[in-house]
Amino acid sequence: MNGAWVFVCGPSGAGKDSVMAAARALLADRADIVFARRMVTRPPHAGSDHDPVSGGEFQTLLGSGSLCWHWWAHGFVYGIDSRYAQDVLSGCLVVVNGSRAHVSNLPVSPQLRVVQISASPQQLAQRMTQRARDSADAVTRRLARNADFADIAADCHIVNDTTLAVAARQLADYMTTLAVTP
Ligand SMILES: Nc1ncnc2c1ncn2[C@@H]1O[C@H](COP(=O)(O)OP(=O)(O)O)[C@@H](O)[C@H]1O
Ligand SMILES: O=P(O)(O)OC[C@H]1O[C@H](OP(=O)(O)OP(=O)(O)O)[C@H](O)[C@@H]1O
Repeated sequence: MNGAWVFVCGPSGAGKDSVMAAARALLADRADIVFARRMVTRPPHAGSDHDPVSGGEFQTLLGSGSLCWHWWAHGFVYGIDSRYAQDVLSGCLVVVNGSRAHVSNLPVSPQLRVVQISASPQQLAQRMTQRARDSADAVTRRLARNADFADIAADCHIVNDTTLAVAARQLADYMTTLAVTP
């Protein structure tokens, strides 16, 4: 198997973090499928699975070449530790909760796959409200931002509009299929 990055993208509230966590549990016996942690310049919150870093810490990480990917969105900076690039070189599939804007600007490559997770606008709004991480204004801005990404090119599209288990199975199946694709 050749290593690759799998960027999981989609609107806020679609269920990226939740689907990835559930798929990770389904794939717990697969050492060749790695779920990357994200560093974000945002305080910790129960509704977000990331490693918080300060703006200063982020600059230091960036300056020392410790990040293999980074992007800006929603007033934050997001980064992925360079050690995951080594996993890809070793033949692993590394799954990243990524940004639609960032992925749209990357060159097409067999080492890069995009999974889009979506849900209805009503579900997005309801889930973001229920998660209670972002202010009402921020939720409105995040919903409005979706108009910019109506048509992102994805290798796999998961509509997370029923149970989490269904969507997680779809992501796990996509990953296991990809792992055997030459
Ligand atoms: N299939 C689902 N059914 C019901 N609630 C869901 C489902 N998927 C995710 N959620 C909930 O929606 C909220 C947003 O999910 P999250 O994984 O944080 O989305 P994202 O990372 O895409 O912003 C969370 O409260 C999560 O528990
Ligand atoms: O360019 P976009 O596709 O809009 O995405 C920008 C960033 O926002 C999301 O993370 P974040 O944890 O801030 O939000 P989310 O979990 O609500 O999607 C997503 O994972 C990206 O890292």
